[in-house]
Amino acid sequence: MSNEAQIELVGVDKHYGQFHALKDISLTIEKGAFVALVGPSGCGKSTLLRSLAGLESITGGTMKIAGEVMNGVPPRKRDVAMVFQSYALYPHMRVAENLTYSLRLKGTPKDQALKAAEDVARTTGLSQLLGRFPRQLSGGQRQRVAMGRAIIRHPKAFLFDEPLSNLDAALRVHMRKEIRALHDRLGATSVYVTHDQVEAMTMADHVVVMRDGVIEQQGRPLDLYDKPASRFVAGFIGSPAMNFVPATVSEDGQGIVLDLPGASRLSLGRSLEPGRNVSAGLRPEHLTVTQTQEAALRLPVGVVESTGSVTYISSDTDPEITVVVHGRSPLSAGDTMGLSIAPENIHLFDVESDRAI
Ligand SMILES: Nc1ncnc2c1ncn2[C@@H]1O[C@H](COP(=O)(O)OP(=O)(O)OP(=O)(O)O)[C@@H](O)[C@H]1O
Repeated sequence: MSNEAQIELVGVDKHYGQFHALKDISLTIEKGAFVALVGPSGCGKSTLLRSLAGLESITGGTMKIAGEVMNGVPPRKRDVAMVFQSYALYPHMRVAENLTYSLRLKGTPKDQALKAAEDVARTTGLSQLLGRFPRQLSGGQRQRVAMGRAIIRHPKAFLFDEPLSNLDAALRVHMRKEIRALHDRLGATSVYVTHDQVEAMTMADHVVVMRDGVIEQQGRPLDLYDKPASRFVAGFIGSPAMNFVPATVSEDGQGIVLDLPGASRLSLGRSLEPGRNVSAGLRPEHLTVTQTQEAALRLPVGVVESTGSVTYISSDTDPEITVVVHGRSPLSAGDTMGLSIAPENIHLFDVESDRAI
């Protein structure tokens, strides 16, 4: 299909003057894949997306779309469609005209363009809104027009730059399902930039985590969650974020253990040299509140926050440890909570390199 494309980046560099925004990025995006680029503000994800669109020129490496080298090719000749956070609709044009604008620029006859707009409007749920101006639409409807405008061009790839950032939380959840369903229906390659790891995890087949202009780790969403390669990825993927506790590997009569602050001790269930200082990563959802006598960790309770369905309990310690409990908890500030964790759920990171051990 013409709207599927493999995207291939090899050793891509981008400098803004002295500033090195993308550092030796190599990435292959399979035909029809939905790939999310995530990372904290300033990590280079928008620069990478804009470079794919041709809105930024790269300063090194090779960028291919559908096997063709794109270095130096202007945006309009790349056959990719970008969907922006700001929607970028023409305010003085009705929805139908916004949708058909690119076709009319190409010289498509009016009746054909209108027919295409009606088809796309059906796909995106805009059929009743073709006669409205953007100011007469809700945020979600505007975002659908922006997507419709991309779809009508049958591009080789869709490039999304934080398209849901302007929407409220409930609409974001709804629209992310819609975008993913559209992607599945169209079978096109999609590259989706977001700083929201939940959005990335729920929408994408493949997640690329960026940091300071490099790819820190990439893989299937749950593989990143299960096997983060570094403390950075471990802290970025998963919500609430993983707890990190300084620890020392030790040995007791039973085997290898981790000594944590406050004379707490966890069985490790794997061999590691005693005496080594590490950072232990404990996910809030992997910690279980138990009877204090049996618990490996006993911590003073700081803050208890309940949403009804889950309760977040934070310890009054430094570093703070957060636990997620299903439903409600009888604990309150000042109590002592006992915690345990299965050895296989303990992540360990090197204190120097931050890499997973
Ligand atoms: N035109 C520019 N000139 C100089 N530096 C720039 C330019 N555009 C971006 N940068 C810098 O490049 C880095 C990467 O920017 P980029 O917009 O790609 O980040 P991002 O990961 O998308 O962040 P955000 O989530 O905040 O949009 C940032 O440090 C930014 O300040």
